[in-house]
Formats: sequence, structure tokens, C-alpha cells
Amino acid sequence: MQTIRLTTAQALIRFLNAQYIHVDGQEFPFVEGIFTIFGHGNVLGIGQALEQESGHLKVIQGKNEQGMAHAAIAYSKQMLRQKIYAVTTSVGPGAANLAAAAGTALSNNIPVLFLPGDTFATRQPDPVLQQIEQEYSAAITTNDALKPLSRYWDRITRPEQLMSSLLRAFEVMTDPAKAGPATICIAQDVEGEAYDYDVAFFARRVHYLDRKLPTMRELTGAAALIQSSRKPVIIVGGGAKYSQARDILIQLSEKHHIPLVETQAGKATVEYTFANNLGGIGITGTLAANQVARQADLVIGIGTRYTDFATSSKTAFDFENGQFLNINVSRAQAYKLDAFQMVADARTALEQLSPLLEGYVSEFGDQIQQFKAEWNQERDRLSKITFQRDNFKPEVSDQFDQQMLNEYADALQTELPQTTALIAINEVIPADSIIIGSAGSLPGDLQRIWNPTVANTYHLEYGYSCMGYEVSGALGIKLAVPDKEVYSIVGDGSFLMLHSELITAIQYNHKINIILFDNAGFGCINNLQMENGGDSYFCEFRTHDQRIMNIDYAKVAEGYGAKSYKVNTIEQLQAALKDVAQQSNSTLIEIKVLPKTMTNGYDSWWNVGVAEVSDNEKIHEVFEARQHQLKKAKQY
Ligand SMILES: Cc1ncc(C[n+]2csc(CCOP(=O)(O)OP(=O)(O)O)c2C)c(N)n1
Ligand SMILES: O=C1C[C@@H](O)[C@H](O)[C@@H](O)C1=O
Ligand SMILES: [Mg+2]
Repeated sequence: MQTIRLTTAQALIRFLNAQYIHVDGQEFPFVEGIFTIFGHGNVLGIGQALEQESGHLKVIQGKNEQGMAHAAIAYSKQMLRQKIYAVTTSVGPGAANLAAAAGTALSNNIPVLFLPGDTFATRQPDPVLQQIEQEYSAAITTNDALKPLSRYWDRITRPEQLMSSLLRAFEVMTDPAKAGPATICIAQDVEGEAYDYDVAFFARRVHYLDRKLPTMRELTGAAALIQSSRKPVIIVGGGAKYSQARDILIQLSEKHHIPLVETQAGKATVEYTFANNLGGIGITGTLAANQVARQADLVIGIGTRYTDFATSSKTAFDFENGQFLNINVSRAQAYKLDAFQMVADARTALEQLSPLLEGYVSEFGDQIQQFKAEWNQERDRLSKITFQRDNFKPEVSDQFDQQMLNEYADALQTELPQTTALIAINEVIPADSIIIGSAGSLPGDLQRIWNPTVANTYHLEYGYSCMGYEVSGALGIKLAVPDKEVYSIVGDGSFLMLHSELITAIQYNHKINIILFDNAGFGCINNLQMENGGDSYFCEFRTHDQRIMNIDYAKVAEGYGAKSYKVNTIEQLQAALKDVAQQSNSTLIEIKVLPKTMTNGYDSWWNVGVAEVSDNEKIHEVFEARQHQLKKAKQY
């Protein structure tokens, strides 16, 4: 056996350089690069190895571990899970900062390789700086907190363990049915320890992302279900996007007159301009999509996890009379809602189903176009909302009275409603720009009223809805599609929580554009508490003496070196957007918007935990109403 003497970290970097992926006849490197924040847990091991020989890996210095991990996740998501960045952190707090990002990757099924440093394998210096020292077990470190958040987790305490561990990690990350975060924690002393590695381990290795074929039983069963249905509806989920099923979806929808509705992850697999695409489904769905969903006697869920937002907490469909057909690479997902299961790649399954559907046409008739036209009218109304200082009824009504709304208009020096601003942006930015969102009220508005005219231009993380993903993720998207403009659509709360990677974007000249909607508060949560009978409680950004905070975010971004703009009218917004397109550096547009002017309603319900006893009569009423709704919902 031919061997090569390398440190564990050097072996790791050499291996990452040799991993290739095979997708539909094309082969390319799977690991594009590595985000780093060095500390004593990784600088002398992985840091040294990268400095000595990083190979083709692009090395990027992050500013916050969660932020850089979010950037890596967004890169992989934008690359349709076909390429990844690795993320290396130090030990202790550096590793702990990965936790929210690991949850984000796991709930969204996004492959990413986390490489946190770990405490000493020899335990000689214990407790090493940043070791938590759990008294009941010396074997527990901060990194154990990442176990439930990883799809694969391992700890390396001997150099030779690395080989079997990496193989397992790459098998997981390159399997669409299991894809998620792989976490390999390497003891900091072991990173620098040498071993005589078998050179065969570093040979070019190809991971095959083969499309899983449906069985004949699945195909004939699914075809029979569709053929006997009157009003089938297709839910386009994230799995449809990752399998690149756009063309066959359009073909089947057109030929058989089946409407498409979209989850957040699936949105823009097919552009909104396709006639039968009725947009978002569920709690933050369009009225058109929710109307057809209710009528459906067959729901064809393609690559969807059926989250509560997609199913309106299991009230969006006629569960009594309707049936479900689930096409999913994951058996666990396919099992949901008592569906007929087709465990297969979405695109291949639909392509193979197609010849079995000859002659079939749904009974929707003109209804699809009618629903769509009505929804387009509603969107048109939302694009023209204008604030009045008397008798203004915002979309989220009956929460803030006119006096309060006027107070906001004065404090923020704005009269701009959120929906009006968002639709104006949709109309001005280049159609092939990528927009990214994640948390707050904006994802709901985006799912409803953002109309992508180009496929794969909508990037929403709504599995974890992790605040802070918006800005960090924009950097990851820019790395994936450097020739496209990237717009981060972010609330003030999310921006405040995490925007460190804006600096990384500026540092490496990867232009991102931030469009910050400042409504001076955690708006959607304020809506939620008031909708459910509570008062406005600790969700507005007010000072100790109750003044609404007016924060100069443009100045913050300018301080980092971004070009920034402050706008509070549509004309200023349009002018700023035009200027942004001319810039080569990162930008931030701060838009002051009025609270309560986001979209709301449209025939959906969200099951949230309401207090069963309280001294507030309104909460009691809401609790009773919830019990009533629950009776109509599917139980599992
Ligand atoms: C990391 C994280 N913490 C907490 C939450 C819960 N949460 C969801 S939305 C939200 C407020 C968002 O405020 P902002 O970004 O200003 O958006 P708005 O609703 O005002 O549009 C909070 C606290 C979350 N989604 N993610
Ligand atoms: O609790 C939440 C409510 C949602 O409206 C929001 O988008 C999401 O970020 C969240 O965490
Ligand atoms: Mg806000």
C-alpha cells in the first residue's frame, strides 16, 4: 500500500479537493470552498493545512459562524444541492454559533459540511479554554449540541477515523433523500497529528446523484388516481425545484389542465407568468391557490414536507373526500397524509407518468383562469394602497388605531405601506435577479405578491425561518450566481439580529443588495399576539419612555462601506433601485414602512398555542374559536 504522511487536517483538505458529483451526465467538484473563522480550535490544524495547500477550494473569512454557515447553506440551496461550501469554526462558542444554522440546513434538507474544532483528545490540558466541563461526563463538549441538528455527526479523536467519517458524510450530503448538514468535529490536537494515509483515499471520487425511478406499481397506481380524479391540484414543493422539474410540470399542467400551487421552497420552480400557476398555497398563500386547494379531490404533493404553513395547519384541503398522491425521494415524506406513495425523483416520476395520462383533462374548466384573474386584481389593489391620516384601514386591521398609525407615520417620517413598496420593487428590479427572504412578515408577502417571471429567482428559507439568513444568505447566492443581482428582502428585526456577512460581501467584492423594511418592530409577531387577543406587548421597538425608535440603518451600512439610501416614497424607492443597479459595490436601501400594512388573511388558518386560561376575555374567545377550528382540521 502506498501511503502519504499528512496531518488529519491536511488529509481533510486533500480529500475535499478530490470529491466530484455526477448529475445528469455532468461531473464537477462538489466542494467549492470553505468559510473560516479561526480560533485556537482550528487555526493550527485546518488553518495550517489550507495555508499549505488549499487546492481548488476558495477560502472565505466569515464574520460570524452562524452567518457564514447561512451563506454556505444559501450557496448549496441556490446550486440546487449540487455543490457545497464547508464551514470551519473554532471550539466552544465558535462551534455553538453553528447551532441555528445547522437547524436551518436540517429543516430545509440542505447539504453543508460543518467542521467545528473540538476539545483535546488527550485531555492533557483539560479544561482547555472554552471547554464547558460537564461534571457527569468528560466526553461531552459543546459540539454534542449539534448532534440533533445534524443529519450526520461524528467526533474525530484519532487521525485514521477521518477516512470512514468523511465517506459517511459525503454519502449523506450527496443523497437527495437524506441531504442535510454533516458535522465532523475534530479534536484540536488531532487536527495537527500526522498519520500514514493510504493514497487511494485521496483518489478522485465521484458521487452519483442518480434520479430514483418509480416502480411500475407506483406509476400505474398514480396514473389511475389521476385518471379518476375530477379536480386534481399539484403542489410544487422544494423537491420539484431541486429535481429541475419545471418543463414537465408545465407540460402536464397545460395538457391535463391541472393547476399548480407552490410552497415557499417550491415557488418559482415554474414562473408565475405560466397561466396555470396560482402561486403560494396555505397560510401565506394566494386566495386563488387556497380556493382550488379546497376543491381538490386529489392533491398531488411533489417534493413537499407539508409543513403547517403549506397546509394551513391541515385545514387547507378537503381531507374527508380528497385523496393525496405524494411524489418524494424521501419515504418518510411520502408517507404523510395517508397518501398514495411514489418514492421517486420528481422530474423522472412525472416524465414517466405522462404517457399514462393520455386523454385525461380535469374538470376545472375556466375556473383556474377565473381564480387567477381575481387574484391578480387583488394584487393590483395591494400595489396601490395609500395611507390616509383619517379612517385608514390597514390590511391587518383592528389592531392599531388611527392615532397610533399616525404616530408611526410621524416617528418614521413615512406613509409607505409594505405591499405597495414590495410590488414596486418587483416591477423595477431586473427579472433575472434573485431575491432572498426568510423571516418576519415579508415571507408571507413574498409568497403571495412577488411574481417571478424567471424560474429559480425566488430563494426563501422557510423551513426554519431563521432571522439573520436574509443578509448572510445573499452572500451565498452571489457566490452561486455571480453574474446576477441579488436582493435581500429583510425586516428591521432580522437585520438587527445578524448582518455581519454584509461586511464579508464588501470585503471580497461580492455585491449584494439589501432592501430593509423598517416598521420599527417585530411586526408579524406583534400581529400574531394582537390577532390572538393580546395587547401590543414587547414587539414594538420603543424606548424606555415609549418613543418609537427611528434607527438610521443607512448610516450603519455606510459605515461598513456599502452604498446606502434612505427612502420613504415610491418615487425615491424607484430612483434608489435604478441607482443600485449601476453600483458595483454592495448596497442597502432603508425603507421606512407603516406597521400593519403587510398582507393578511385569504382563507387560511394557523394553529398556534393560545392560553387556555387568562384574565383577558378576548383571549378566551380566541381559544374557543381555535377549538372549533381544530375540529375541522385533520388530526395527523
Ligand atoms: C432566530 C429567530 N429568532 C426568533 C424568531 C421568531 N420571529 C419570527 S419573525 C420575528 C420578528 C421579525 O421582525 P422583522 O424582521 O422586523 O420583520 P417584520 O415582521 O417586522 O416584518 C421573530 C422574533 C425567528 N424566526 N428566528
Ligand atoms: O413565528 C414566526 C411567524 C412567521 O410569521 C414568521 O415569518 C416566522 O419568521 C416566525 O418565526
Ligand atoms: Mg420589523
